[in-house]
Amino acid sequence: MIEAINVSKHYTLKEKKRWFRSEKKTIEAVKELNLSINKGEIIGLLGLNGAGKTTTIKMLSTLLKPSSGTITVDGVDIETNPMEVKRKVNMIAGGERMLYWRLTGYENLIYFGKLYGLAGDVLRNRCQSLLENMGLGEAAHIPVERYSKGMKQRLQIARGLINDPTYLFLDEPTLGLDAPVAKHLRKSVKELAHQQGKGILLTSHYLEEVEELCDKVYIIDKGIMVLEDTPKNIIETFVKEFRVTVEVQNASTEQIHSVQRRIHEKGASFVSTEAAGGFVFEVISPFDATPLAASVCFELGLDIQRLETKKPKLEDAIIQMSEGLSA
Ligand SMILES: Nc1ncnc2c1ncn2[C@@H]1O[C@H](COP(=O)(O)OP(=O)(O)OP(=O)(O)O)[C@@H](O)[C@H]1O
Repeated sequence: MIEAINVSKHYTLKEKKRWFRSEKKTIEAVKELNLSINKGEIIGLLGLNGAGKTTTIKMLSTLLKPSSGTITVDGVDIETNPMEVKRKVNMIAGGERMLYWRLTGYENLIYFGKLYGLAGDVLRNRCQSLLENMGLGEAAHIPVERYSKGMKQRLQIARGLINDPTYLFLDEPTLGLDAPVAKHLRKSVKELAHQQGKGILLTSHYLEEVEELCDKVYIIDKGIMVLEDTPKNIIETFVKEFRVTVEVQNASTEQIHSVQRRIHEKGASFVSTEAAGGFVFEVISPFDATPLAASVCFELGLDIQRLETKKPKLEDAIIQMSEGLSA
């Protein structure tokens, strides 16, 4: 397990003032953060721009020293034994950073593997099998500058796996990728956690991705942890509005009035819109009104053409939550 206890990070900047004078300014990027990542688990780290996500990932992956607090990886303190920790962690960033474009995919992996002390047949075999697993077997000896975005991102994953880390940090892994490539990448992330037992920490601005992948989500705001829960619980806590759309055919005005009255009686709102050849209405309620809408139509003998429930999403919950934070 990776465990961060009361971890803070501040940056000190020199700000230029008039007449060649400068003043020191301290930015508290992360304040007394507590979090844990278990093996086999995918954790999401969310927050607005500047919330402190990258700083957190850099500290957890030994790239940055915390100003205070402790971080342990499987019980090993990252400050007292950074080399042992480095062997167990790796980071994959979205976009096209962290690769050498003039080198081939294979040469890139050989280079990064050597940084982890790998050599000889072990290194060569690992590079080859990672390239094949990522579907880059045939492109192994082509310079990276000729790779597509998706291929570069797959090579980034191979690079992040070169030391066979127990824990992986993914910073915006699907940034700028086409939908099918991003989908393939999400599948790989799930396999890494759920089949290979790696602990994964993920940051992403795509909340659908976070909802699909993450077992648990941490939300930070201005460096402070404000929430830790499963996506499902976050949605249930913050989304208090369900919407069901129903389309019926051959409904009389009287029948529609009856539907409206019954829906109001149950504490839900009713919004109607005329549609060509039918009648469409929306039920808005603090509970899932799908069974209510269906049973009311059924009792009144209405012919349902369409019944759609808008499932509340993590995105809706985060919007509700951030409105509360800024209020
Ligand atoms: N090297 C640095 N020197 C000074 N301040 C920094 C440095 N890196 C980050 N900061 C500041 O620390 C705060 C947190 O930044 P950080 O990059 O960790 O946030 P983030 O949540 O990753 O943001 P984004 O989503 O925009 O990448 C911001 O106010 C940022 O300006």
